[in-house]
Amino acid sequence: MSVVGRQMSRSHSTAHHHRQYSDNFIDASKWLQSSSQDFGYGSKMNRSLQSNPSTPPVCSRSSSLRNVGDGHVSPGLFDLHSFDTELLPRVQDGSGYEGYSFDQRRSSRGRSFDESEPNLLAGKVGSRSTKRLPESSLLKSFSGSVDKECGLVVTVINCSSLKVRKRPLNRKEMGKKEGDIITTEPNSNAITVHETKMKVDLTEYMEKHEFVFDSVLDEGVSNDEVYAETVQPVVPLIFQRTKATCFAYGQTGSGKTYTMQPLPIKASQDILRLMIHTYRNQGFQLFVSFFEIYGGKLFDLINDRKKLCMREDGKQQVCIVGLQEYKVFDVETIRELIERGNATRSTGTTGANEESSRSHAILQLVIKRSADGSESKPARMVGKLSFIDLAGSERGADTTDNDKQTRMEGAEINKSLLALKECIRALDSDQGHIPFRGSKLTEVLRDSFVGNSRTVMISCISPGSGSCEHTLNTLRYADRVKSLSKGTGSKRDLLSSSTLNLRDSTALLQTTSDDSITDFPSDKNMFVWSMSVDRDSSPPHYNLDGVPSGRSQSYQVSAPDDRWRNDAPTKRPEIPTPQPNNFYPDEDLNDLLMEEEDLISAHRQQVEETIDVVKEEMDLLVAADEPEPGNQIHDYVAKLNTILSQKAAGILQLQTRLAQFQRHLSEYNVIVSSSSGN
Ligand SMILES: Nc1ncnc2c1ncn2[C@@H]1O[C@H](COP(=O)(O)OP(=O)(O)OP(=O)(O)O)[C@@H](O)[C@H]1O
Repeated sequence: MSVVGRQMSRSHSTAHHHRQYSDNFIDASKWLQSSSQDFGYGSKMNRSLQSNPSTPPVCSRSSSLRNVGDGHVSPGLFDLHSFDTELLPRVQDGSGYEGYSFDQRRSSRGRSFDESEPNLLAGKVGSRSTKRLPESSLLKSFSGSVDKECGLVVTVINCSSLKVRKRPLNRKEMGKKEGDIITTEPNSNAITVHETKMKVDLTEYMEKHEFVFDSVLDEGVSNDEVYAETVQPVVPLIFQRTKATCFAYGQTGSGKTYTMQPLPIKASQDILRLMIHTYRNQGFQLFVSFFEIYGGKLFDLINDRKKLCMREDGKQQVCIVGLQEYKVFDVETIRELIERGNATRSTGTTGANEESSRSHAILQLVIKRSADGSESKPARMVGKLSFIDLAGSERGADTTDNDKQTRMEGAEINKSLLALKECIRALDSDQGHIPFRGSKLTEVLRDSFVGNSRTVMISCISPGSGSCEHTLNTLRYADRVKSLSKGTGSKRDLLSSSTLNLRDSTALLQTTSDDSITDFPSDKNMFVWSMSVDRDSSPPHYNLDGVPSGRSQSYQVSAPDDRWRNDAPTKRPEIPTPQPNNFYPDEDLNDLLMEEEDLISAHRQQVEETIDVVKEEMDLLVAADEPEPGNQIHDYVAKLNTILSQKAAGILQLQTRLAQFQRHLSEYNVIVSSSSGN
């Protein structure tokens, strides 16, 4: 698609532009939208048709109001969304939550600290403890490792949490009669993708791919609930010297921006609330900054797109020279700043999203405090919460009709998304080398990933059958990250886990409020806390059914109503015996290799079957002595040839992936043997 449909204009925006884009597995998003009482801003800006990617095009935006996420009218970026909001009519439940097929079971999720704080501070498990609330997002993977990249020893204590959010079918998908191919189970963290495939005899069958994540948020889950499941649990930690990062990834148009936009406002409400109540008179200050990375360059989104430079100081701390940080005291000001930033963000049009983010936008909420808690001395950073609205991505194959600039942007975006994935994978698997230098995005985020850090990844997926391949790619990537992280991924009942998580958060909050904040280093608290969530002793990447997460099963489509039924016997591989540290790097990698090898042999087998069928069919046609057997044979053979070449391409792709895995495995072995030599 050419870069058309860029629009906008907005009275008070001075400099703007827009861009859009595409990737292989992941994708990205944009910003702000409403929260329960609030705020819906956001806007992806269009870009003008400038060709220099380093000079983002100017855009403007519409100022009309739009009813956003939670049913509140808000100005801003989301006007643009109205062009591609083609979803089913919204059902308002009257509670202020948004949702499509809103599920009453969940109606108590998504409360803010307003409701929860008294309970938390009183040390009680409130009513929400019985719901799927604050999934403590902090799945263990508590690792101490060394970043050797710069010859510096850096402690890495990164906990990551993997969530999946499925959006409802949109009108476009319904217009194309695409079915919803994703099924979720109530109160479960499992998700299943039903892929339609074709046999060599051209009959259809379903392949079922099951994945298990920390939590699965289906189309009935509101933005409030998403906040409660993802960011809310980490908010108290930033008063404890933690740097937390939340980002969404997924196919373009899968809902990353929709998911990410409300989060910073909700988080700042809770931060301010904690500052006013729990940490009253302790000298904490809140600062906001908002910048974007576009074409490998940094621009200040709330300071007229001023170009910024990234530098590392002597301690390898990242500083963004020239970035304006605004000291804020109330949510209104934060909202205005974010809205201003969104208005100048780069967006454009991709094949899959008319208003796709073309830049990575990074909004940071920084808590500072001076050594003695007074305002007279310079304040130093205590903790930071970063929200990354990643640029949208499409696969190269989907971008053939994009213009040159869009494709160049796409390449840059893909590079940085890949680098981000690699860093998270390296952090979660305790690798000594974290490849931060892989892209500007990861360089900038370096200090959010080392030290006391938390990462919340939200995988956004589209439910339509037309997005099946993208959806599988997104989930497979998340599954890879998960399987390499320690001890995540067992299927479980979320009701009980939420209770536990809430208790963990409560304990932490109590500790923080009781402690004198003068003594920041809270490694002890962190450790106690992390140990308390380290409750899952089941092996990584196997659910309770013993089915490795992300593996597929095939079954025949018997009738439309039976579509999702799986009659095939469940493959039950042996569950490895849990090790004390609950981490199986070699087994994980070997498992991946085995998975890849299985796929390749499955494809080989299909090709062989196809050849047999071709031969049989030809024999039959000749034997039947049809009037014009030659033509029929010709057509049929052509059809089968097409299938053959598709299979051959599939094998080639899988072989390339296998080679990549083998390379990673040998690199990993080198690292392991060199560190065991030390
Ligand atoms: N959970 C949801 N409920 C309702 N509407 C949604 C949901 N998720 C996404 N949408 C709508 O789908 C459209 C695309 O979503 P969005 O712009 O967030 O995608 P994206 O992943 O950020 O795309 P890109 O990567 O191209 O920037 C928007 O109109 C948005 O309002």
